[in-house]
Amino acid sequence: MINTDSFSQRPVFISIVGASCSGKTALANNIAKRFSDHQVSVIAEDAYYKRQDHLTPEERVNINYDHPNAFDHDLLSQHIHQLRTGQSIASPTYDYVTHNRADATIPVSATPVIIIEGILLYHEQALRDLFALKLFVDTPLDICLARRVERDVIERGRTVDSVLSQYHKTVRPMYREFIEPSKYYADLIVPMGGYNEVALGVLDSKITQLIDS
Ligand SMILES: Nc1ncnc2c1ncn2[C@@H]1O[C@H](COP(=O)(O)OP(=O)(O)O)[C@@H](O)[C@H]1O
Ligand SMILES: Nc1ccn([C@@H]2O[C@H](COP(=O)(O)O)[C@@H](O)[C@H]2O)c(=O)n1
Repeated sequence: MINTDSFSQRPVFISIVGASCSGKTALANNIAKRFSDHQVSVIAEDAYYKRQDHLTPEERVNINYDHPNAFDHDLLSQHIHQLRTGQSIASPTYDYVTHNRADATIPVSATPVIIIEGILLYHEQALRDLFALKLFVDTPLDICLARRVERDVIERGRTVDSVLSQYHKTVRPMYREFIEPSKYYADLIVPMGGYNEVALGVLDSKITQLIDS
């Protein structure tokens, strides 16, 4: 448990990277649940996909969303710097159905711990260097794909054919080219993701130690 009464330091930034559907969001939320309300905030890198207002819906479907160029990492870095200095941010939100940034924003305040989860957070050194603890969720790709088919059809308005076609065209190749090699930069590798109780216990202690240091 974090003692927020004595909290006057900068937030501790923790990153979680891994394949799509490896369990990054589940891990972030399960870490947050082990602390009290208002102690941990979770930000999704997906919220920082670039705006695509200038493209038609058909053109947006064909973007490579697993390439580093798809993200507005400058805005994400700017927001991290604002949070470091105690300022709140208005985090963007993303609409996977229209393949574009949504109009709504979510206020995020400078809580003691801020977790940022996403597929390509370790691509640029400048961004990597902002994290005090870098995690990588290592889940077999066949499990990730099975989860992704289910999730994208139910939650993201896709057909099974479109999920599989995108998987072969960009998701898997970009994982091999950019995401898997970035495991090298992680401080800790979490096998199987968000429901790994042993890993959650270890992370709980490490995060508490980071806050107290
Ligand atoms: N350990 C797990 N066992 C079973 N299903 C899981 C597990 N971890 C995540 N999921 C499910 O897989 C899907 C993707 O998980 P999520 O944490 O959102 O992945 P990511 O953020 O890496 O894309 C969700 O439907 C989630 O409920
Ligand atoms: N319009 C979009 C934007 C992104 N994606 C896919 O999302 C994946 C990353 O999010 P996770 O929650 O799964 O980590 C990424 O693999 C993109 O392909 C999309 O399908 N459509």
